[in-house]
Amino acid sequence: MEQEVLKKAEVLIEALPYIQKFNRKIIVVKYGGSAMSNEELQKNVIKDVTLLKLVGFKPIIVHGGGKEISKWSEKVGKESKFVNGLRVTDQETMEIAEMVLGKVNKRLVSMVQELGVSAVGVSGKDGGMIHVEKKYSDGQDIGYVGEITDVNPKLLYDLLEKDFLPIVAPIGLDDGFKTYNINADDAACAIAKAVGADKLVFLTDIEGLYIDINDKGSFIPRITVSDAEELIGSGIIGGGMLPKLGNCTSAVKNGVNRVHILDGRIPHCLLLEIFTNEGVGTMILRDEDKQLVGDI
Ligand SMILES: Nc1ncnc2c1ncn2[C@@H]1O[C@H](COP(=O)(O)OP(=O)(O)O)[C@@H](O)[C@H]1O
Ligand SMILES: CC(=O)N[C@@H](CCC(=O)OP(=O)(O)O)C(=O)O
Repeated sequence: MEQEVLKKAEVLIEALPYIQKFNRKIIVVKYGGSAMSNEELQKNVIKDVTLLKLVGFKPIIVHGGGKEISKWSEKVGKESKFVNGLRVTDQETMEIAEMVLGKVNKRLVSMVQELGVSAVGVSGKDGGMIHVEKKYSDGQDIGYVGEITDVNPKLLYDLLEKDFLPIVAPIGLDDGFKTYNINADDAACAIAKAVGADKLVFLTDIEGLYIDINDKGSFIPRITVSDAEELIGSGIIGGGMLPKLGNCTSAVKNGVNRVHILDGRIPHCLLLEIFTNEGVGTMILRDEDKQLVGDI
């Protein structure tokens, strides 16, 4: 019994330098994909982010909800089509996506509120936050899919300053104030860069980055931007990991200190990454930080 209590104290002591280091620092958490599918996991993620807020960090959640958009599209008899991982978004699909992302956004707000922290749910339209232009995929017209051209962080700064936890849905406006659907990874990366986040964390459905996805021994716990870019160029990385890794390197090159790809299926992976010496998942860091030990 005494041993157990001591262990708990040790865990808290281990967390101390991390709490000090990240005090008042902005951490952007991209939450979506399969990591969002299960209610129990959702509760754990929200608990973790809320705890980060309560110990003095400034988290921002940027969420996806692609699976739910597909589910609701199917309910109205619309088949979901993707080109290079991006949803082909006609006018009707845009309306469905906006409704569904709004619903997901407010569900996350309720969950945070329930834990005693004040959250504000917005989309990239609010406060003129996310400005886009129409995106083409390999020259192909994919409808109302937005390429982010600019992020105005003022609303986020104001919310953080007033101690709210911002929760952002990946929707933006173009020059003509038309609504666009944005890949949530792109939105999280652009927001992390614009607010000068110290950390950007992608919660996904795999342990992290592998050189060869079929070889568990090829797991990469940490990688520099140059090495990651080499991997991207090599053509080994596939699926959704390819644009995700591109967003990771872009964030680090634009001032985000550390980017992490974590397995959102592992309960409390966020806490394990941030508060323990070992860390979990894959960390992407600047070339000059290659020799640094740990995450401090
Ligand atoms: N080398 C690789 N390492 C890790 N994951 C990879 C790799 N190559 C392809 N993938 C795929 O990328 C997926 C994660 O990207 P994605 O599906 O876009 O995530 P999410 O929807 O959670 O944002 C993994 O489930 C995996 O199947
Ligand atoms: C243009 C585009 O593809 N937008 C995405 C937005 C949601 C998203 O990215 O959700 P996940 O992170 O859960 O996949 C979509 O419509 O599915």
